Amino acid sequence: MTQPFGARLHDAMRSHGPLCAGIDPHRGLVESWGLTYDVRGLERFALTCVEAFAGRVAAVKPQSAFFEVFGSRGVAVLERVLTELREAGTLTILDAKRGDIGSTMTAYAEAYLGEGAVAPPDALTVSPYLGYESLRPAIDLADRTGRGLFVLALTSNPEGASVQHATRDGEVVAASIVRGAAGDNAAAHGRGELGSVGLVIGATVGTAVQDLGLDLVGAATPVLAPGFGAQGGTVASLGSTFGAARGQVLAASSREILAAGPEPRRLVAQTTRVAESLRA
Ligand SMILES: O=C(O)c1cc(=O)[nH]c(=O)n1[C@@H]1O[C@H](COP(=O)(O)O)[C@@H](O)[C@H]1O
Repeated sequence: MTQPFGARLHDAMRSHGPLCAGIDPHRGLVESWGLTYDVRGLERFALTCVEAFAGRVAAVKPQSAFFEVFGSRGVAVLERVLTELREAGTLTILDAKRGDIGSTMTAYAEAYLGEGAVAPPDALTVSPYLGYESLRPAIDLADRTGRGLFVLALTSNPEGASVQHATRDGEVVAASIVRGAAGDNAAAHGRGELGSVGLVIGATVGTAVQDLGLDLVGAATPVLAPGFGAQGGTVASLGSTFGAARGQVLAASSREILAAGPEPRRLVAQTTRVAESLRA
């Protein structure tokens, strides 16, 4: 791999605008496309998305759960999605929110980020709520293979604050996650580049970034901001939520784009419209 993930994401955001299109084939959406909710419907849905998104957005984020529902055949569809997007030159972020202890985290890291991974994404979402350092095997392996991570910091669901806004030893939990990512991105920051350890901060968190004093610019973290579109995040709210760090933010949207299917032409038009709104 030629460049680290942070640099590749920076280039993709500059070329296509800061949009990450989600592939979330849940039952309601699949059926609204006139497809049956089975592996064949899943495959048709997911490959239509690949066709519409490849080459048009900075990154694509398939949500693993919606493929896992169908067992090994669903996972095979997910692997095909990741492989086809890689071949098309579009970055992938697998949303699997993995997080575990020691040897188990090492196995998750090898499964998704290792040299021998079957269909590796360019980056993986991970949960630091077993402790930021529990992610060390994934952080180190991603660094060696040029891949990236997005670590949950402030999630878009209302329940998240009960853990993420809590304070321990005088430090807010989310701030400790930002501090961890800043340490791992320090070398990239020194070169004036984005690091490869990103954060997930919902587009819907309002003033929490400022209220909790999170220094995202200093941490040189790419920020994945789900909740753009269907959950209420807007171009204006991205500006007020992220302030000086707005240029690091990759807005993620699933339902708002996917609702335009199944007609490929309409899906492409909606993808382009949302990407343009963010680029502007
Ligand atoms: O990690 C994520 O992507 C994520 C984190 C978060 O805080 N909130 C959140 O909604 N997500 C994911 O982002 C997607 C949101 O989809 P829409 O609300 O349809 O745009 C889903 O796949 C969620 O699992």
